[in-house]
Amino acid sequence: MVANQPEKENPVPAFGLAARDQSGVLSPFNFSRRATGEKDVKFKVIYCGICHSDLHMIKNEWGTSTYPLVPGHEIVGEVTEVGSQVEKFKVGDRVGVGCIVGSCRSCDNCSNSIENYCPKMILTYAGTYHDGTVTYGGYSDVMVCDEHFVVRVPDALPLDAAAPLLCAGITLYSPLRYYGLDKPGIHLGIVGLGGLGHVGVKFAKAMGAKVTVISTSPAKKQEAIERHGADSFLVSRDQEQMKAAMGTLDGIIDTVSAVHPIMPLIGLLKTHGKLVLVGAPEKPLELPVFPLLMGRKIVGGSCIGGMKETQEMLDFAAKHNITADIEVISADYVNTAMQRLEKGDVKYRFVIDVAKTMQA
Ligand SMILES: NC(=O)c1ccc[n+]([C@@H]2O[C@H](COP(=O)([O-])OP(=O)(O)OC[C@H]3O[C@@H](n4cnc5c(N)ncnc54)[C@H](O)[C@@H]3O)[C@@H](O)[C@H]2O)c1
Ligand SMILES: [Zn+2]
Repeated sequence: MVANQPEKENPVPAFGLAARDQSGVLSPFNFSRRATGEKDVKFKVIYCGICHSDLHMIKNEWGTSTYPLVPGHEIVGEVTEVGSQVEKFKVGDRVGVGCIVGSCRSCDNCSNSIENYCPKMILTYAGTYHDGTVTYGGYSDVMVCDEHFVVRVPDALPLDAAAPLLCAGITLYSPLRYYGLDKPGIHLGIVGLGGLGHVGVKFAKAMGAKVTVISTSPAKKQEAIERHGADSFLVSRDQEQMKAAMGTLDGIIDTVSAVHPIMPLIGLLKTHGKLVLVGAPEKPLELPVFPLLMGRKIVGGSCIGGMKETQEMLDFAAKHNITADIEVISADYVNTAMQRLEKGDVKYRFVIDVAKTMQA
């Protein structure tokens, strides 16, 4: 087998930050990207958000990482070149790429615009592209991507605060729609007020839901209500509060990144209530069956969204003025940012200023 030579396997020089092993420490990395193909869009990366999945992945917490690993799937930038067959984009356009850069384009899921559930879906990083090369993410200066997996960032959205919508935004928007939790009058719970959770509150409010944030940190109450627009707040460790709220929610979206009990959450649901898991803890959760039977309740999951829905989400965000609350950082701060993210010390998403600070 030919040794993997990231710097030489493709013609376009690229520079980014890579983890080399499961210590997860990110360091400068020279690699390369393919030449712009007929259907490809090449763009200069301007900002990239830091998702908790990046943290799981640099440390190989899900057991699927390959190294060197360039994370980043909340990527926004400006188009610098398009292939001869590209129809949707031109040089200068503001674009984004999220968690996927490829799929088979012919299975039932792809035909139904849910490429995110295609068995051959190709992740933006630590995946294997059609040509056999490793995919590298957006903690890097340049991206080349098939136009089908590129979305347009509406002019009304600032690029930096829109970047997290490419993953966090669609991950909350899609289950709200699919599980019918997008209707006025719905009472929705959102568990975990982190990167995903805080944009979830904004989308759900814009759809007309009544939103209760459920969190372990009482300190987040004021911000949840005053800054993000939640209607109420429950401290999940407070037995009295949780008991008083039993049977009040139509649905819950659980964004928690670590193992936690779901029994108390199921108790908060009304009859026929739905608990949707989007957080991805590294170990399985315990599933109590009786509380589900008693009330015909549902536990489901959801993973990002398809390309059509991702564009729809961005257009919805532009219309309703929804962006993430961000802390913009320079590339050399990224290891500190990861440590802070691990402790939940971020309001509410780190975004790397790639254009200004990622230099070879
Ligand atoms: N399903 C998907 O498509 C999808 C997409 C993106 C991210 N994710 C996953 O969702 C999770 C959240 O991502 P994020 O970027 O919002 O992370 P984040 O770190 O910004 O937020 C996670 C939230 O969970 C809380 N939390 C952590 N441990 C907890 C515990 N033991 N009990 C209660 N609360 C706890 C934190 O305080 C924080 O508010 C991660 O596991 C990530 O990998 C899934
Ligand atoms: Zn993500």
